[in-house]
Amino acid sequence: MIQIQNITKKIGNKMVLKDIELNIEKGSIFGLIGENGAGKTTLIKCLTGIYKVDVGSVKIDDEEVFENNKIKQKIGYVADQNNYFTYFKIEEIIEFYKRAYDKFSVERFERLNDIFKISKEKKIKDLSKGMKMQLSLMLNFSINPEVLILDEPTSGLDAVVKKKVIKILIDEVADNGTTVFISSHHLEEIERICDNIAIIENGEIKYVNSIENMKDSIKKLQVLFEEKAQDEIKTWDEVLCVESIGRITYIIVKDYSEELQLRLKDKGAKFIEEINLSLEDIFIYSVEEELENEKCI
Ligand SMILES: Nc1ncnc2c1ncn2[C@@H]1O[C@H](COP(=O)(O)OP(=O)(O)OP(=O)(O)O)[C@@H](O)[C@H]1O
Repeated sequence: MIQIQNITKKIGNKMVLKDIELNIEKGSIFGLIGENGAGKTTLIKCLTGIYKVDVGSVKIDDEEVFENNKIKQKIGYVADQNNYFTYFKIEEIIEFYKRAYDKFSVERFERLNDIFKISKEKKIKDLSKGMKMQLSLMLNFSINPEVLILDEPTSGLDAVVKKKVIKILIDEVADNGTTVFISSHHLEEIERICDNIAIIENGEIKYVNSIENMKDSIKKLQVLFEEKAQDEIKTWDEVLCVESIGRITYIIVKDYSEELQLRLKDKGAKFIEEINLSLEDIFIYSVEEELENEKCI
């Protein structure tokens, strides 16, 4: 459905995106995570056709997105900052959307506004940050998008509204088969709703996987060795980090297998317990590994 093929984007002198390749299946929810300044918003702006890429291509349904109004009709885009015409009333913005998007449904907007309850008489300048985000979500759900691209959609929302937004999003995918691309720093949320995730670091995709496979392959092991853990372990390819606290050694591994378990036993492991990691743990370990670029023991 969405094909991002080897894209590169430079802003000023900075190479912000480097050779990014991602494929997103129709009807799936894809999460993009990364540190501040990693390149998430820039990638999203290439995906929505706001930025022209320098190299590579961004396609939806096999058609280039940039300067393609037919494709842009299918895309809902909720930006991290919503700068609508400040002096317009919400009802005027709705009129604008009706003209701009063929499939905009006022009924859908009304149904959503039964949940969020924002007066259409209000001017944009009188809305709070969270209310502007709610408005942007309602408008973009109402265009009946085939692809919904969300940049930090729950930032600035209170816990109750956040829960409502997540429910609407999940229903949207289930009922209409919408494809969702979402960037967020709320990793618990991403872990709960996404089918697949990518980690972007310094403009490069460092890791792509399904949430299920990622959680199956990256594990924390709690190991009791007969004697002290051997330094050699940290040189193994699968080992991301080794940390000893008292007699217990904690080892973060990727591609955990029975063969690795046997190798650890060979090195004197008497007891090995697998601990599942959350996406947040995995993200922190992956960033720390990159920063330290060495494995501690
Ligand atoms: N218009 C711009 N002019 C100059 N540099 C820019 C511009 N937009 C982005 N950058 C730079 O590109 C890099 C990536 O920025 P981007 O906004 O894509 O990051 P991000 O991952 O969305 O960050 P955050 O999580 O903080 O929102 C940063 O180093 C940023 O300074």
